[in-house]
Amino acid sequence: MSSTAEPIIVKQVAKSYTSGQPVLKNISLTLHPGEILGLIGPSGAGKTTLIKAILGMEAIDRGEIKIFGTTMPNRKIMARIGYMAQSDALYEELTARENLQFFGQLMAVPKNQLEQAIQHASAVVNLDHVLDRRVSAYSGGMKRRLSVAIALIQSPDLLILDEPTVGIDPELREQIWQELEAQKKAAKSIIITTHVMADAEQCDYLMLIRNGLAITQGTPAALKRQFDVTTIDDVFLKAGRLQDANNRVG
Ligand SMILES: Nc1ncnc2c1ncn2[C@@H]1O[C@H](COP(=O)(O)OP(=O)(O)OP(=O)(O)O)[C@@H](O)[C@H]1O
Repeated sequence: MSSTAEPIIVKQVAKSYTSGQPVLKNISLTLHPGEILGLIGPSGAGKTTLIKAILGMEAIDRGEIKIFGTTMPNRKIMARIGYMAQSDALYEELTARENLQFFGQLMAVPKNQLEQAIQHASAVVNLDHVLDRRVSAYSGGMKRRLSVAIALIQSPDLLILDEPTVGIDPELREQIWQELEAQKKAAKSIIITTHVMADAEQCDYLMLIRNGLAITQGTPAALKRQFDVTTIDDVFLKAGRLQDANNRVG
């Protein structure tokens, strides 16, 4: 049954955009229930493309992607996913509350639970006191936080967050992480992309993507041990140098 299947299985996925170079070369990953998986890598590495491929928003050239056992794209499965894109998809002329109401209804949150869901999601990102302000008057960071709240609104089984902590101050970042931990405890599964190394440290499992390839993966602790370094930044630097050296040899 799909409800018991792994939240995400990606097998040997490759993709090129029409014009050019392959963006994803041969990516495989599995997200287990109750796990927080972090995708890290330099700008242009292919993280967002992978996220969009997982969601069925970008066609792949090769490989297989399943969410809860179902090949994407699939509308029914989308209802179980809270997705936060890299660029905010908000209605600027509406208030934050109206945005949350709109997306809550779109995600079929039961009417009698919607107000409570809005309260909870907006409190997580500290916007509960400015819900009736128009989004056009929000700062960039506030818009990011509202996007996080929208992804949380239907209490999804799977959260897919593309750079959720960009422009968010450390205190609030901690608050968002507390919510992610709470979601995880409730057996929800989460995949995030991030450039913030503090985020990477808090993930259960990391995949480092560079030039469309997963150059290394493992738990943060195992990766630091493997590369004999103390930070994920250094893991990344060492793994990158290794990839370059291998390419020169090859
Ligand atoms: N729609 C598109 N058409 C053509 N090329 C694209 C398209 N979207 C992304 N690319 C290219 O694919 C590559 C990977 O982009 P992607 O957005 O997946 O990287 P990323 O790892 O998410 O980067 P960032 O951390 O900056 O968000 C880049 O070279 C980018 O220019």
